[in-house]
Amino acid sequence: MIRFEQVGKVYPDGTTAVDDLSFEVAEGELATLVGPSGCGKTTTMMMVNRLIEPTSGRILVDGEDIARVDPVRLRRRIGYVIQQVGLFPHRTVLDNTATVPALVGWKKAKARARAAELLDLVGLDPKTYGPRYPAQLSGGQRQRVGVARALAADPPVLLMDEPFGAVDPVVRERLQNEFLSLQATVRKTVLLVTHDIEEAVRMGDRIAVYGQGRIEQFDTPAAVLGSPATPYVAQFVGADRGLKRLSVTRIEPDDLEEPPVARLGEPAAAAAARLRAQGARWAVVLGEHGALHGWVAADALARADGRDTVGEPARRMDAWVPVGAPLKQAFGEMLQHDAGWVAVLDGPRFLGVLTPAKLHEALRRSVDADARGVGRDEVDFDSVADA
Ligand SMILES: Nc1ncnc2c1ncn2[C@@H]1O[C@H](COP(=O)(O)OP(=O)(O)OP(=O)(O)O)[C@@H](O)[C@H]1O
Repeated sequence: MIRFEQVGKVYPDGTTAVDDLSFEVAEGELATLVGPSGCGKTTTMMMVNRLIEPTSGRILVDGEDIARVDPVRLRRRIGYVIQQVGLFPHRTVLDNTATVPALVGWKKAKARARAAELLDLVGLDPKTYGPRYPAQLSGGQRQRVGVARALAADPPVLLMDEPFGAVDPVVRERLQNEFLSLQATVRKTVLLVTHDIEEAVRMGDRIAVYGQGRIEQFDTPAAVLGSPATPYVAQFVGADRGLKRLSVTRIEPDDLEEPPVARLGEPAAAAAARLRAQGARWAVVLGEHGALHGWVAADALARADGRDTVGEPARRMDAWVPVGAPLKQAFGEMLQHDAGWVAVLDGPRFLGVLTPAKLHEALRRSVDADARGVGRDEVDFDSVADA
């Protein structure tokens, strides 16, 4: 856990970088610090590993006042990922990753084994990439090595300063997603600095929105988007925060419609009769083990030859998302496949479908669930419906 108690930093030239900061990041929580250039995010972060010393207040890590901890020892408990990555150019990727374990006195073989494990975890095959030098990697791969290196000694705390800043938007989104699934397993206490509100919203369990040298709001992404605490925050998160909410609202089983289902191998006539009885115009078609195959229209089933199975008139459908995915992903799938619905799966199991109407409802649910209650008129639903 990281706790700031009335922390201030005035640089020797008189610049007040941060003033009276008090907030707490819980164990296993990922907090993003977001704000415009020069607002004090990096200063905040670098005070945690004592690369910068505060001029007032104190910072506790796991209940311990870090001013009393030897900075070198402190830094070994805190992973640090920066935009330029800072890999040693003349060391292999494997040795770069093993740096901290080696520093804290692990035997070479153990440090390397751990490094290989970490490279694997961040999606780099240690056999292929371990022996390479940093210059022989892409920007995104270097960034992953940076994350692997920071995690290698299994520090409870991770500081990340614009960790995905140096790569193009597509790679960036992939790295963000990879990091999130990694974080779901390793559950570090993370402070992540970014100037990008989209990134802050996507990554953070909570977001600290910085004004000049102070935090204007520290809350969940849904609350920051739904009820900005100050006009400054409202302006910073942008007028399209209704749309941004799509990224933070997750699909729940209750959001789904359960359309009629037909099995790939069942006789078309039987399925046609069932749909007719239900007054349904189409059905989702499931293949082996309940896996999504596609859909079939009721009239296509009715026209099918007596010997046909559902498979003959069925059409393929690839628009699906896992349950728990953000609404934005479902919306993206609908647009990409030009579909009126997306299937929602739990592992391979078909749960139901999300339609635009249900998507809209889910968005309202998220607004209603907002602890502090948000006026509906504050969220621009029309821009969602029109988009
Ligand atoms: N060594 C220093 N001496 C004097 N002022 C400094 C020093 N380092 C930073 N500052 C100032 O402190 C303020 C906060 O800087 P900081 O780097 O923490 O901001 P930031 O939010 O991380 O900005 P950016 O997003 O541009 O990196 C800025 O006004 C900056 O100019």
